[in-house]
Amino acid sequence: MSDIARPRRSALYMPASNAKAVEKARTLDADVIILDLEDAVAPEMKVAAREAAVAAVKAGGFGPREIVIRTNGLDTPWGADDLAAAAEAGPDAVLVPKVNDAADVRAYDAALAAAPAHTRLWTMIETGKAAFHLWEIAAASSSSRLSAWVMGVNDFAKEMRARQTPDRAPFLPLLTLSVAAARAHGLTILDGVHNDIEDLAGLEAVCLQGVDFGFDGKTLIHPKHLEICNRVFSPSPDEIAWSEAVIAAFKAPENAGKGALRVDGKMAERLHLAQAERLVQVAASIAAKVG
Ligand SMILES: CC(C)(COP(=O)(O)OP(=O)(O)OC[C@H]1O[C@@H](n2cnc3c(N)ncnc32)[C@H](O)[C@@H]1OP(=O)(O)O)[C@@H](O)C(=O)NCCC(=O)NCCSC(=O)C[C@H](O)C(=O)O
Ligand SMILES: [Mg+2]
Repeated sequence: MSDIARPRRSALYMPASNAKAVEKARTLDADVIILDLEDAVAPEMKVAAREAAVAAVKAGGFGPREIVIRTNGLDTPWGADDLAAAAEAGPDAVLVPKVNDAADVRAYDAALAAAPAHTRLWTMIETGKAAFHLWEIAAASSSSRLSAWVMGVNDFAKEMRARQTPDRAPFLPLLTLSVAAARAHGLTILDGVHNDIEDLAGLEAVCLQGVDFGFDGKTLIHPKHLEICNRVFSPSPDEIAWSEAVIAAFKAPENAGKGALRVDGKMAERLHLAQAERLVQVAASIAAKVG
């Protein structure tokens, strides 16, 4: 499966120290599992969580789910050992927190030098400094393992002293600019978590908002959020039908050499063709996963 068509609708965090949750993850309908060593793990559990994350990656059994280890920062007592252990375990990706600039990306990339080639670097975007270095952080992907960003709205809100309002108004500029910078450099980008476990209507609204922004998917903190998130971030039957019609229209001999067409009453240009091809690929990847 090409990386661009890989479904990353839902990425479920869990404390790596929670053996029951990690076991459960092997059966949950999440596209990505994030074994957390950072904020979800108390200081006295950090070493045990690291060992559990490494053991889980080595044991496998996660099927099609991508496995990601989120480490502590290199500026903490645990970061360097977390990164060394994660590099040795070789998950699909290592997610690192509180990256501020391109120098941070280079430092984390260097810390993963011994990791297998398939292990990618993902970074959290969650600091005020990062907000002013989005372009250079994304550009660092050309000379590093960096392939995805994850929004950390909780940490950003904490730094800003902002309120997490239902419409997420305080974060809209950061979310828009982050998607723009990520897209410009071909990165996957996942939205932040919805903290209210029981507020499924609010979750659905922010998932829809995330789709509108262009996020590939959303990070989650509870299995209850998986169904809504997967549904909202999947291409809808209408979108698939429109995309197939656009692809067919551009293939038709009578449209050879044309740049703009009328498809089902709407204009379709070659830029829509590219979008349609990607959407159909994502839909096929999701169908293959379910089937
Ligand atoms: C938030 C929780 C602590 C709530 O836990 P709890 O009240 O115990 O949950 P439930 O009783 O409802 O659990 C029901 C069953 O589901 C399993 N479960 C719960 N959560 C998870 C999970 N995340 N992954 C897998 N399985 C989960 C329970 O084990 C129960 O199973 P069973 O007994 O068999 O029925 C808890 O949900 C939790 O720890 N969530 C993850 C917290 C986390 O990882 N936080 C860090 C990431 S968020 C963040 O830092 C974002 C970013 O950095 C930012 O700045 O924004
Ligand atoms: Mg955070």
